[in-house]
This record gives sequence, C-alpha cells and structure tokens, in this order.
Amino acid sequence: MDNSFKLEQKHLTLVHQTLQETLDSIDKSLSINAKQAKNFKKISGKETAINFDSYADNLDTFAAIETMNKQIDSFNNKQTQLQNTKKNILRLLPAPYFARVDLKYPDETEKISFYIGSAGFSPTPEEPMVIDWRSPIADLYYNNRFGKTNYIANERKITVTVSKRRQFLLHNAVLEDVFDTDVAIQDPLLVKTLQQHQNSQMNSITATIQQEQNVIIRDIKSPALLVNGIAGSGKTSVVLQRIAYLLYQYRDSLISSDMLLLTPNTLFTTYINKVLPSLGEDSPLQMTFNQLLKTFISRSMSLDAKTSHVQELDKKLDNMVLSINDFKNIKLNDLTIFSQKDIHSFFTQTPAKLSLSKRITALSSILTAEIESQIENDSKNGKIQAELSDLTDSQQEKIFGRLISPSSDIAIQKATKKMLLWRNRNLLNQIKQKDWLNTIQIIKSILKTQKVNSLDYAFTRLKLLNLSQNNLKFVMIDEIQDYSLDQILFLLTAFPTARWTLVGDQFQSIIETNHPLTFSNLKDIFEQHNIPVTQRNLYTSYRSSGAITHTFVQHGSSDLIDKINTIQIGGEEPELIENSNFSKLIINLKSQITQFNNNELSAIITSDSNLSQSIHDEIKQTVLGTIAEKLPVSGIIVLPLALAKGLEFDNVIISDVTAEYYCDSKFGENRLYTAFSRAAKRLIINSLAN
Ligand SMILES: Nc1ncnc2c1ncn2[C@@H]1O[C@H](COP(=O)(O)OP(=O)(O)OP(=O)(O)O)[C@@H](O)[C@H]1O
Repeated sequence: MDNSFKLEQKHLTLVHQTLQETLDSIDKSLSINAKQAKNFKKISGKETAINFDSYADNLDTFAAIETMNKQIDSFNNKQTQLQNTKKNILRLLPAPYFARVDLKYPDETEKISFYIGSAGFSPTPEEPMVIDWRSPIADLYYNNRFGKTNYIANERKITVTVSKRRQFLLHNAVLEDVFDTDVAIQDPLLVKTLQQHQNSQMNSITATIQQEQNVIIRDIKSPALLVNGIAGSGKTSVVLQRIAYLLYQYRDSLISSDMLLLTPNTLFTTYINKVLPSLGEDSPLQMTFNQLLKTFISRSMSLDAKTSHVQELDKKLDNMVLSINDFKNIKLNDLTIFSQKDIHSFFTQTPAKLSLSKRITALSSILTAEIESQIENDSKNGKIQAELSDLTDSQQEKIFGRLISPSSDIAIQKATKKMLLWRNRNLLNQIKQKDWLNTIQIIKSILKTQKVNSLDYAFTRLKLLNLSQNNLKFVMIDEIQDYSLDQILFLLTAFPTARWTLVGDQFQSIIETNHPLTFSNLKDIFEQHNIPVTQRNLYTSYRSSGAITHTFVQHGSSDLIDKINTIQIGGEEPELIENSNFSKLIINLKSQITQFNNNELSAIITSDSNLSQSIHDEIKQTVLGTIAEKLPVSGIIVLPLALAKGLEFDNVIISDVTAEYYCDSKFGENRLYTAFSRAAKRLIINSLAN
C-alpha cells in the first residue's frame, strides 16, 4: 500500500498541476478573447457602414451586419465555453477526485484507470483525466461492481472487468488517505465524511453516494419514483443529486426551469440552496406548496374554509350545468358589456355533451368573437374612423409602434380596427382570463357551503380555466408524507405530463389534514392517473448517531427497529430532564446550551411557535427560527417542530416533550420521531409540567 500511496500522490500532484496550468491558460485565453472581441466590435463598427439607400445597399448592409454578428457570436461562445471549463476546474481544485476504478475492456490488453470527480476534466480531448460522477462509468463505482460486469453508455451495454475500486481522502494536491474497497461492507470514506464537522448548509454527497441511493439518483425509467426512507437516510440529498444527474443526462433537452422542487418551508429552501450550485448546476424552481397554490389564485381573496374537497369537486365539476349566478357581469368603465344573463344564454348555446371546461373555453371564444365582430363593424364606421386623426403622436406610437398616415380606405379601416382592438384590450383580456366566471359561486353550489377553501378554489380554476402546465418535465416533492390526497390530486392535474420523484417518511407525518396520506393511497392515486410508481426504501441512518437513531426509531414501528442500519454507531445516550415549570425550564435550557460547542449548530425544538417566542424572549442569545430568513452557521436556534422538519442540527434540545402536541393519538409518535431525528450528535429531552 505504501508504494501505491506514493504513486497515487504522484498522480494527484500531476492532476492538480495540470488543473492549475489549464486554469492559468484559460485565464489568459479569456482575456485575449475579450480583447479581440472588443477590438473587433470597434473596427467592424466603423467598417460596416450602414447604408439603406437602395435595395442593393440594403442587402450589402444586412450581409455585413450578419457577418459581424456571427463573429461576435463566436467570440461569445468561446468566452462561455472557457468560463464553463474554468468553473469546473475551480470546483475540482480543492478535491480533484474522490475515487478510482480500474477497468479492462475485452479487446484491450491494458487496464485503464478512471478517476471520478465532481466534474469532468480532459486536458486533451482523447484522454479524460477526471470523469464526471454522473458519467456511465461512474455507475460501476457507485454500484460496488467488481469483476466481470457491464455498464450502459449511449444506450449500449458495454462489458468490462472491474479490477480495482479505490477511494481517496484528499485536500488540494495533498493525499490524506487511500482506501481499497471491493464489495464494501463499510464505506471508509463515508464514515470519515460523516465524522467531519457538519455545517448549517446541506452539502452534496457526491463522493459517498451509496448503492441504494445511486439507484434512485440514476433512475430514468420510472414515471413516478416513490422513496420511503427513515429520518436522515439521505432522501433530500438524493433528490438534489438526482436533479444534477438528470440535468447532465438530458443536457441537450432539459434546463433547470423545466423542474420544480416542492419544499416544506422557506427556511428549508435556504438550507438546501447551495447544493446544486456546488454541483455546477442551476437550482430548479423551488417553492412551498402554498407558494405554488398562490400562482393559481388570481388575486387576494379571503378563502378561509379549513377543509378541502378536491376529490368531490373533481368528480362533479365536469358534469355541472351552470346557472345565471355562476357568471359575473363583464364591465368596462362601469358599463355592462355582457350581463350575467347574456353570458348564461351564450353558455346554453355551447354543446351540452362537452365537459364543463371545454364549454367554458367555447364560451370564451363566443364572447371574444362577439366583441371582435362589433369592432369589425365599428372599424367601417366613418365617425369612428375620424377618431384616428384625434390620436396624439404618443398614442400612435403605443398603438401602431410608429406614426401613421393611412390614405386608402382599406388602410384607414385597418388602422381603425387596430385602434379599437387597443381600446378594448382590457375587455378582451377580461374575457380571455375568464374573469366572468364566478368560481367561488360554482364551488359553493357544488359543495353546498358558504366558505371556500384556497385549495378548492385553485383546483376549480385549474380545471375550469385549463391552467394545466405541460412544460414542466420533472416534479420533485420532499416530505411527501405531509401532503393530502387533495393536494396530490391538484398537482397531478396541474402538471399532467411531468415525471415525479416523491420522497418522504411515513413516520414523519406530523401535519393534521382531513385526508392524511398513506404511501399505498399515494401509489393508488398515481396509478389511477396511469402513472406507474416504483417504490424504493432507504433504511440507513446517516445523520444521527447510533444512540439517537435507536431512540427515534422506537417511535416508528416495531418492524422498523429490525430493518434499520446506522453508520455512526454508538454516541452519547439522549438525556431526559424534568422541569416543574417554565422558569425551571429556562434555567435548565440555559445550562444545557452551555454544554454545546460554539462552532456547532444546535436547536431548541418546541411544540409550537408561541413557546419558541417565549424561550427566545428569555434566552436572548438564541436566534428565533420563525423570523429567521436562513439558518445561522452556528449557535442556538429556537423553532417549532413544524419549521424544524427536514433540517438537521449537531445538537437538539426538545423543550416540552410532555406537551399535548406530542401526546396526540394520531400524530404524537410521529412528532417525537421527527423531533428526535433532527439531532446528529446530542439529544436532550425536557419535559415541562403543565
Ligand atoms: N451517502 C451519503 N454520504 C454522506 N452523507 C450522507 C449520505 N446520505 C446522507 N448523508 C447525510 O445524512 C444527513 C441526512 O440526509 P438528508 O437530510 O438528505 O436525509 P433525509 O432522509 O432527507 O432526512 P429527513 O427525512 O430526516 O429530513 C445529511 O447530513 C446528509 O449529508
């Protein structure tokens, strides 16, 4: 091993040096290219005389401009390419690679060593020095393949023999450790990585992705992938790595905005925000379900009913027959253009055999056609045509994009029509937006209720106004167990062509909904929508020490205890502290937090936000999670469990384990499991007498 350590150090020095040299040469090329582009623009600007005097001059001028633009594009492309390579090199310099696999191809005599890093790097096109972790060969490494095996590249099966699988712990150009692993029972790099200090931001797990995680990350076949994993088993990490993998796999056709990641809360969003940029990828659209819902609700209105009835609405909406009150007058400047009655009468002219949403689309076309036909008639009216001459210069600019002086009858009529269309643009827009549909009334009459729920409202708009989005290719949902069936139904209707990655933990279902979701319901609902679901389970606890894992799984199910694995065995046993009243609790909390290392991030988790506020008022050095925009790097944050979910801390103090919140017959055990599993190293559980 000594000799191989030396050889590996030599190789690392070479790679690091090549990276550094390439970086220097890229910096030079970047500045030369920028200078050349600047000079070119200066010179060609002078040389390309703009001359539109004649048709031939026009052509010459356009040709010259096009040549100039092509040259500028080529400068820009080169600049972008150089910058991308520079970004990869900068990412690789601190840790050029983390693993090596040696492969022998059947028709080759020599084996080839491939070094795997967080990005690819090829100083010459023929010879990759570092291969990207997402490349097909890297799959062999993550899958612990050894001996004769194969991998898929460009849809072809390639047979190889894997003769070495090696891991590295390194920093810049210094090799710290080398581990040779075949079928890894324990992954030494993983153990070392987990022992190192965690920080307040989630990190990428590229170097230590485990086999069962790799399968999820690289699944490109399943229309819906459902991951049920215990707390701290890497579900969120896997989703983020998967996003980076998909962006690489489909790099010619997929961009980050084709993906949506639904997160539990905005604190969580900031917690995971650095992972994708650190993997060299842009983050997808990220929002909470409520933020998404707002994009489907036209304006702020009071939608205060607590329970949703999406399933009932879904069944009844299509066959509903609308009455006069289901419409609103269409007005322009207080003048009623179409009354409810008019609109209803147009509605009755649409084919009754169509679904309601189709009838509404047809109705919208009828209303638009009515206005357009009126405009067509008016545009022939001499009196209205005369209004053209009243238009100021700035109005003409707005309507026609230039000043006009129409002379022929046809030109005058065309200009008048354009003017009228412009004057009626708000009206036409109202019709197009279907503001004339009384969605609230429709919901009230279906559900026979007076109050309307925001999800019901958004769903009804989605269905009746055809607001489904077909451009979103992947939807990823973290903490799927906290969604209701109604929310899932809404999402399936909103994104009918998306592929789904749903990750969650049944034991972390802590939010009360009227239709709580089981994973088997979830599968059923997807399958009812003809979306087959592949389920994968993750049973390894990476975050928490053995002692903490053992404590939180007690609040899962009894068969869970036999299934789980812990990477960080042992650790300090959780402490139980009794407090007879709030003042005692504060005294104890103050003493408990002094036991923690100042560089670590610790949390006091409360049952509700009022208690967080009261503790923060008494212990000023804490950060109050309910108003924090992001997690502090270190120190003590105090926050309710609802906000702590998905996050992790070095140390966790539970402030009031005896609160009713944790004793709830339905969700109590899940809340304990979720709260305890936020801790990586230490867990202190306080009880508070009422
Ligand atoms: N393969 C891995 N290598 C290194 N660290 C890992 C690995 N998998 C998970 N981790 C670490 O374990 C911790 C928990 O991961 P993550 O938050 O993704 O789990 P989770 O299943 O989403 O947790 P929870 O459901 O409790 O919110 C993180 O610190 C993550 O970096």
